[in-house]
Amino acid sequence: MTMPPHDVRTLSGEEELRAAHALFRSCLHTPPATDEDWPAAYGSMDRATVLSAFDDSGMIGTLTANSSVLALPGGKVVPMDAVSRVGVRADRTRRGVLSEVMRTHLDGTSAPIATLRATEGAIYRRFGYGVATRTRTVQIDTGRARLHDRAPVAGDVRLVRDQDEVRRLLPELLERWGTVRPGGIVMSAGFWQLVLKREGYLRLAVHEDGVACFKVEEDKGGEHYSYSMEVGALFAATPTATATLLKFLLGIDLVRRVEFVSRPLDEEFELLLADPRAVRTTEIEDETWLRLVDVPAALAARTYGEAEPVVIEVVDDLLPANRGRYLVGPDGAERTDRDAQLRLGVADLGAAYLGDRPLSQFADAGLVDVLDAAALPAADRLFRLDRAPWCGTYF
Ligand SMILES: CC(=O)SCCNC(=O)CCNC(=O)[C@H](O)C(C)(C)COP(=O)(O)OP(=O)(O)OC[C@H]1O[C@@H](n2cnc3c(N)ncnc32)[C@H](O)[C@@H]1OP(=O)(O)O
Repeated sequence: MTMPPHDVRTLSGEEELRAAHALFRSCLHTPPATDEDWPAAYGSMDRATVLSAFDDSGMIGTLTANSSVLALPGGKVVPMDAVSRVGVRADRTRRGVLSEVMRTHLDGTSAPIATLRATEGAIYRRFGYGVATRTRTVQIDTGRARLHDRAPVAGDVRLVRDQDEVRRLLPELLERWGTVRPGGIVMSAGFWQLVLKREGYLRLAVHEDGVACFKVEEDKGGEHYSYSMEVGALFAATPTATATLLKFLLGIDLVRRVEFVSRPLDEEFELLLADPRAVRTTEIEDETWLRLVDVPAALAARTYGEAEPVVIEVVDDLLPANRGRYLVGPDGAERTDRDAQLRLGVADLGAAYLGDRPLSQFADAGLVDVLDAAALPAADRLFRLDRAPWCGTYF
């Protein structure tokens, strides 16, 4: 890899971190953090490495890599960089600054996988990121929403409203249940304190196998005492926890509408209600963009379904060490000299890695070279999951 023409380096010290934070915010057309807000923003960097690019005029681009973990198919949890706060000063865009910062990050990280949330869909594919999980946002009209009689409701739900207790419990509970599905991650306690400061009065509904975090606001211009609820997080380790938390949230008085933000695509809400049309999907979005930084390590870390092994050739323009052929089968994945049966780019392998879509869909879209037709259905069975992968944490 060639050396960048700009000085790109890891920042140290609070002053530099504050400058990078302000630069990123200006890229999102937001003023710098005030003195009152800064401590929480600084605290959210408790597991972060911040890279910035400089030229004669000072700091011109920045990227934050939060040291996190990612849950994989099969249950293993591996180190992962949650990349955020990416921005290039508006008078220095489209000159390769982001490309340099990205390369520096990918060259320097020890995490086998990086993920991010994209502001725009056209930016990150060139750096080897593909869409690996998707979400839907749903609204439920509480007037119509009643769980049917056989819904698996059991166990108590405890409402936590004391804000000190919320601050103490939230990171701990999300660490426990945030990785229930492949695609789940764990963010630091400092990150959650920033979220809590930003979001205001949040409450928790805690079941023995799950948690929901929600806020309620009065409807503007509506009838008196009419409220809407936003459920920003709901993690449940069992179907019973999902049903019980759902019943609790839908039953809170004076709330006319509940919005569940960024849910898994295959969640069973419609099946739990007597009237499935009480659930309205308002948005389906890409969620996790995933980059396999160390392809051999990442392929070896997840498990696979039952099928004939297949040989996949990986194309990676940015990280040549990843290039080559891999034998992927029920027993795992490793490099091989055998002839390739399927060939694809690292961004599409990243997109298929957690099982969000079968490889045959990528082939249908012209994104996989199928050199041996029998390998495609086998690859679908190998990469397939019973449940949609999902993260549920916006960082
Ligand atoms: C994970 C997150 O934090 S997401 C937040 C991302 N940040 C933002 O959206 C803030 C506003 N935007 C920005 O700060 C900048 O425009 C960035 C960071 C998106 C891009 O930075 P730049 O330094 O301009 O990118 P760079 O010059 O390296 O571009 C590399 C390539 O990507 C393309 N590209 C960059 N940004 C975009 C975009 N928004 N849309 C389409 N193409 C883009 C460039 O045209 C270039 O293409 P080429 O290699 O074919 O010439």
